[in-house]
Amino acid sequence: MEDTIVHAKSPGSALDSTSRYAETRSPNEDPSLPSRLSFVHDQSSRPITLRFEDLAYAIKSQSGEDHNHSLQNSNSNSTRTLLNGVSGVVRPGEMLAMLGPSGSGKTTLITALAGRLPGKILGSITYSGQPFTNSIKRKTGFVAQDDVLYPHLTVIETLSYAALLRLPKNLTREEKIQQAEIIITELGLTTCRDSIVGGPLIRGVSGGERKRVSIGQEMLVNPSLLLLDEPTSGLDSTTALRIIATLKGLARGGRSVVTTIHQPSSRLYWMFDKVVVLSDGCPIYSGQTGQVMEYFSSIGHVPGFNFVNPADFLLDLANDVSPTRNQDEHPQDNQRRLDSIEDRNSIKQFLISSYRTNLQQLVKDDIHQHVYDTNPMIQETSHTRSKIKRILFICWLLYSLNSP
Ligand SMILES: Nc1ncnc2c1ncn2[C@@H]1O[C@H](COP(=O)(O)OP(=O)(O)OP(=O)(O)O)[C@@H](O)[C@H]1O
Repeated sequence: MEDTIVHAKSPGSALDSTSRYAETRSPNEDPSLPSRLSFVHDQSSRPITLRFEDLAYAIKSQSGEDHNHSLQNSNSNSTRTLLNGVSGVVRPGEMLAMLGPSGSGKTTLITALAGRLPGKILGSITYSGQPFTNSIKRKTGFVAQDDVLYPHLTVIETLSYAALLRLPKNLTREEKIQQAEIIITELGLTTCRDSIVGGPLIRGVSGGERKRVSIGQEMLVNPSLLLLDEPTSGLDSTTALRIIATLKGLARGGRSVVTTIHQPSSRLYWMFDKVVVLSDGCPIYSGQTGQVMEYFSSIGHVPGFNFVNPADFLLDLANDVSPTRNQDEHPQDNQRRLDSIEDRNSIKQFLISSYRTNLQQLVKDDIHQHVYDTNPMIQETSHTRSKIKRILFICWLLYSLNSP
């Protein structure tokens, strides 16, 4: 098990809006995982800032559905709320993880952000200030949990056809196929390069390999916004780390990356810049990954151990289980406390209301802050351009004043 040391910081400072967005890079970032994709370190020329605010989504539920979920059925007996008051922002250069227990609404949220959720979504989702349009769709890559691939094509055929169909016309056929080959190496698909992809009725590559082919298809087109539902499920930890490192490379090149993720190791967790934690469709945290422990300790939830994977800690909390343990408490008493439905519901209610009281407004302030709309390198370029413009204007003014 990979663990990381939790450095307790002063309670309350997580709520300080000026410090919240200070750079908090992972202590475990692994620069030894370089990417060979030719575009990975290129700048995205069309950066997208994704903002979502107060998202709420409900579906009509069948009568007789589980009514123990009081939160989910709070509106009426015939509707079920899948998302409630979810907000966040992902800027170019950032990678955001959505964490939460199974059924907490991660897929619903990422599908909404990809513009593919049917029905009415309350709240707002904007892409650099614009609504979802065909142009945004072209700049967005979406890897669904259940991917659709042609079962009879081999891995190299699938990626080569995708490259030939989707890469720009200014690349030659050979260059496009070379990109497909690079993707195969990058995603560790060399051994199954010539195997058929397969499907429910035809045996083909493994589930994890299929997932990597789907990711590769979207990576090929170099999207400005990349949304992935469970890109690491079914993968061993080294492959998972490699995929997330590749996604991080894409983000660092000025793209915005959002992914749902199940049970990441602490090493994976620290590779993300931001995290949204959902419990029954409600956020209990949205913000920088590096400030999670600080925030929860400020509201009285400190892990019972000195060494803890923050993702495990968050999933325990989102599952209504407080991993907080009194030093003197007997393990059996602790288990009894965790099993108590009353305690568990009150933990969930407390975390949801704490988010609303302490974090919601800060998240909204961050959403409406426009200073980080482009990545630093792009900002630098535009600063240089405006400086040149100013100098030219002064030269022109001096010339006009001096000319007869
Ligand atoms: N169309 C639908 N009809 C009925 N229930 C739905 C529908 N879509 C989602 N749900 C329910 O909404 C809840 C959230 O689903 P969602 O797939 O978003 O969860 P998740 O966090 O992605 O779960 P997992 O990690 O298991 O994939 C689940 O309880 C699911 O059963």
